[in-house]
Order: sequence, then structure tokens, then C-alpha cells
Amino acid sequence: MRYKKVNEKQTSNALIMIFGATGDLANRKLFPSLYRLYKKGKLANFAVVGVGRRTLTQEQFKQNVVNSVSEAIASSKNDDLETFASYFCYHSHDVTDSSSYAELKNIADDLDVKYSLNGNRVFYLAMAPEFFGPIAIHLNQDGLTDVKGYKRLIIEKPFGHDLESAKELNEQIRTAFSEDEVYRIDHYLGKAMVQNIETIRFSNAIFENLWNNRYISNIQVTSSEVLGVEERGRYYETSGALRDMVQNHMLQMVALLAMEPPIKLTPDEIRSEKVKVFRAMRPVEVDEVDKYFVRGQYGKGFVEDLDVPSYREEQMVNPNSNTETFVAGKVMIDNFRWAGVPFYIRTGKRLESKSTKIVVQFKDIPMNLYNRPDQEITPNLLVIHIQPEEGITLHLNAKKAGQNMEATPIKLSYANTGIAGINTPEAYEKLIDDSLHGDATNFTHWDEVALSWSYVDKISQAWEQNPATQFPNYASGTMGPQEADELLEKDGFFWWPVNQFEVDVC
Ligand SMILES: NC(=O)C1=CN([C@@H]2O[C@H](COP(=O)(O)OP(=O)(O)OC[C@H]3O[C@@H](n4cnc5c(N)ncnc54)[C@H](OP(=O)(O)O)[C@@H]3O)[C@@H](O)[C@H]2O)C=CC1
Ligand SMILES: O=C1O[C@H](COP(=O)(O)O)[C@@H](O)[C@H](O)[C@H]1O
Repeated sequence: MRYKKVNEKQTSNALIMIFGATGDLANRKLFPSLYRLYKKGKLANFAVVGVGRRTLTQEQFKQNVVNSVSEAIASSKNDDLETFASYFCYHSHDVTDSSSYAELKNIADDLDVKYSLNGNRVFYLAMAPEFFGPIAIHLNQDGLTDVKGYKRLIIEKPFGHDLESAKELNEQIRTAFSEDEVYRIDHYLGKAMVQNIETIRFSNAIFENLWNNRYISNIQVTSSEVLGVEERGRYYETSGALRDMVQNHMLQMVALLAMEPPIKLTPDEIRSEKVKVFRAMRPVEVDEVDKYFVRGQYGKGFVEDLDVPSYREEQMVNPNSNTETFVAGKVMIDNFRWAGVPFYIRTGKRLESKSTKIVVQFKDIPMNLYNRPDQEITPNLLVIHIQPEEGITLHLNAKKAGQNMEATPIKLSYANTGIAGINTPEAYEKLIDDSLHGDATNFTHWDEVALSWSYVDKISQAWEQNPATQFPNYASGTMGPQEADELLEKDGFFWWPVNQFEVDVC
């Protein structure tokens, strides 16, 4: 069997315990995603225990759930929201207080019986990362993981700050959960078009044959944001774009683009191919970081008709901060398929547009009969639109209409949302659903996390040793510093302008 097999039965019965249930992530993403699953009948028998520090009555908590879903999903068909919220209960609990886990266990055991949940438990850690290890240890020590059904841990990013801290965290969670019970969230892996990378590659003869260094000249992965750091200055100061976006989302997309076809579409086989890509990434040594990576920090500027302050003026940010809000890099994968093909990555805050796109640039054909002295033929491009629009565009050349022998660029477009007129599920909805099915394909395995940290650690070490002297070096509302363009110009390439690539919606 070449497709992945999921155990449908496991979806229906589970107690979901959310640590951080009064926080932003739970309210903006988790409750609405659970509601969508509930609406689709994917949560038959379930109960949710929300854990937070503040004191709330059961009614107040249920009302929070109702409010957060109503805010996220405006629909007149939400008349079952009160019933949905009745499956939720709240427990005020300081996770650093060892004595209160016993009470949490009693609540979980009672709900298990009340809703016939067969002892299946999913623990979702939607809290600051310093609590991840201690919570996992307590869940084990205080018997919450001592269940007759399955137990799973969903853990948010960041998974550590560097390789060493990630190892320490991993050891702590492994005291309570085995690797196959740990679901490390990378929400990009839940995005429909990120999941589509494998389908586009492995189900189309026209692409798979060309997917190598003989036909591809370079691949560009851009994830640009318009938003600044918002209220997350405290976290972001210790993270920066390298740890916040590159170590996880950007390198994961590179791994999916570069991996060999797995022998089956199972989590183990896919992961094993991704791991090989991470192992083949050419390490960037501390003294050569400038050759491969560029960092930037936004200054003030003009974004979407508004004047916005510089990063250094944001709340909870050091006025002399050396933290990067932009990274561009050239990732080389030293293996047979990719030798010599640069994978350029670029991500940043306060850029010109919100856009995540992958541009695969094919090599020019050896002698193009349609090249003219005044105009060269544009290369073939495959653009994968991840967000905000979802789709694929293939840029080709065809004969210009009329009496001539000239070629003109044309494009073939497919829009994911334009076809059925429906929006694809939000990433968190799909990932929660997968974790309830026991499908770890779109979660990151420890080996991938460890290898991506070791790749990124050298870059952050180099940047810590040599603070940036030119920060801020790009104005808000632009596409980052000039050096990011130079990184490609040195190789004879340029960034394809992602904000101009639109997918035509029919
Ligand atoms: N928000 C987002 O969009 C994203 C968040 N993440 C990650 O998700 C995690 C949560 O983020 P977010 O929701 O934004 O954080 P918030 O600061 O909004 O929420 C933190 C939550 O943790 C609870 N909490 C804090 N300390 C304790 C404690 N000692 N005992 C019990 N509960 C405690 C808070 O409860 P109370 O307020 O009642 O004290 C609150 O429910 C982080 O790891 C973050 O990196 C990842 C991607 C996106
Ligand atoms: O993980 C993160 O991702 C968001 C960007 O996610 P997207 O789905 O909106 O592209 C980023 O803003 C945030 O800083 C980071 O922690």
C-alpha cells in the first residue's frame, strides 16, 4: 500500500487538555479549529479541559470559547455554539505548582468516564516554551499520562532556542512521551499549498523528471509579512527572524522541495527523506556567513497607507537592538540531485506585502531561437502560491498572436479556492485533526528539529559575535535591505517580484 493509512476510529474519542487556554493562540486558533472539526462531525466523543492561571468561572470560560469562535467564524449557522462550549471545562492551575496536578488528574478521569473517552488523551501545550519541559514531567509523575488509551503531546514552537536547549527540552518531554507520541507543530506544514508541494512533485511526470540540477537553475522561497513585531517584542528580541521563521517554516519548505520521492506516503518514509535533505545542507561556517546570509532590521516607513515606527521603537524592544527582523539566505544542498542549485530563502517583517510563494526557475534552453537582441525569452517558472491566495502558475512562452514569429510569455494558472468556491481548512484545523488520527506526517520529528538547529546555530553565533552596525537597514514597506538583492546578483539571478505574481481566479 503506497498511501498512508489512518485509523479513523481514533478521531472520535479523546480528552483534549489545553495548557494556556486563556491565551492568544487558544482563542484565535485552537477554539475555532476545534469548532470547525465539531461542525464537520469529526469530534464525536470529546471533552476539552482548558488550563490557565487566572481565575474564571466555568460560565466565563465557556463564554470565552463562544466569543472566540464567533469572532473567528462569522456565520448565522453557529447556533450550536452553546452546545459545543458545553464540552469545555476550565481549571485554574499554575503549572509550576506541583500540588495542583492531582486535581487536574481527577477532572480528567471524571470526564473520561462521563464522555466514554476510553482513556485517550491529547495534551496541547499552548504556553511559553519554558513551561513545556516541567509540564511534561508533571504529567508523567502525577499520573495524567497513565491511561489505558493513547496519550499524545502537541507542542508549540519554539522548540528550544538552539540545539543545546532543544536537546534538553526533548529529554524532558521524552520522560513522559515517546517520539511517536510527540506532535511538534510547524503550522506551515498544515497549509494546503505546502502540503501540495509533494503532490505537485510526485504526481506529475512533467515536473518530477525536470526536478534536478540539470533543469532547475534556482529555487526562491519568500515569506514576507506586512505586520511588525506587534506585542511580541519580549519573545522576538530573543528570537529574531532566523529562529522565528528560518529554523522551522523556511527550512521545512526547502526540505519538501528538495527531498527524494519517499517509497510510501507514510510519516516515517517522508520524514526519512526530509532528514536526508537536512543532512545534505552545506553547513555555513561562522567565518563565511556573510557569503551566504544577509540580515536586516526594519526602520520606520510607510505600510498600507500608514506611517509605522521602526523595530527599535516597538514595545519591549531594546532601543539599540541587534535583533534581525529580516533574513535572506542561500542554502546549498550538496547531493547528486541538487549540487550547484541555490535555494534562496527570504523572510521578514514590515515588508511590502503579505505573501508566501515559491518560485522554481528552470534553466534556459541551450539555444533559444526566439531570443532577440533587444529581448530575451523569459525563463520557465513554476510558482506555488502558498498564501494569501492558494494556487499554482506555470509561466511558459508561446507564439504571439498575429503574423510574426515572436514568442510571448503566457501563464497557466490553477487557484485552489477558485475551483470549488470554498476556503481550504485553516492550518491548525488540519493539524489538530491529524493529531487526533495519530498521523504525524505534517509534524516535525526530533531529527529534523536537531539538524535544522545545528544549521542555524552557526549563523546565529556569527551574528552574535559581530553585531550589525547598519541597523536599521531597510525601510518598512520595502522588500528588505539592498544586500538581499546583491546575494542573488552575485550569482546572476534576481528575486522574482512575489507581489506581482498573482494566481488568476476563474
Ligand atoms: N499566538 C500565536 O499566534 C502563536 C503562538 N505560538 C506559541 O504558542 C504558545 C502560546 O502563545 P500565546 O497564546 O500567544 O501566549 P499568551 O501569552 O497569549 O498566553 C499564555 C497562556 O499561558 C498561561 N500561563 C502563563 N503562565 C502560566 C502558569 N504559570 N500556569 C498556568 N498557565 C500559565 C496564560 O494564562 P493566564 O493568562 O491565565 O495567566 C495563558 O493562557 C507560545 O509557545 C507561542 O510561541 C506559536 C505560533 C503562533
Ligand atoms: O510562526 C510564526 O509565523 C508567523 C507567520 O505565519 P503566517 O501563517 O501568517 O505566515 C509569524 O508572524 C510569527 O512571527 C511566527 O512566530
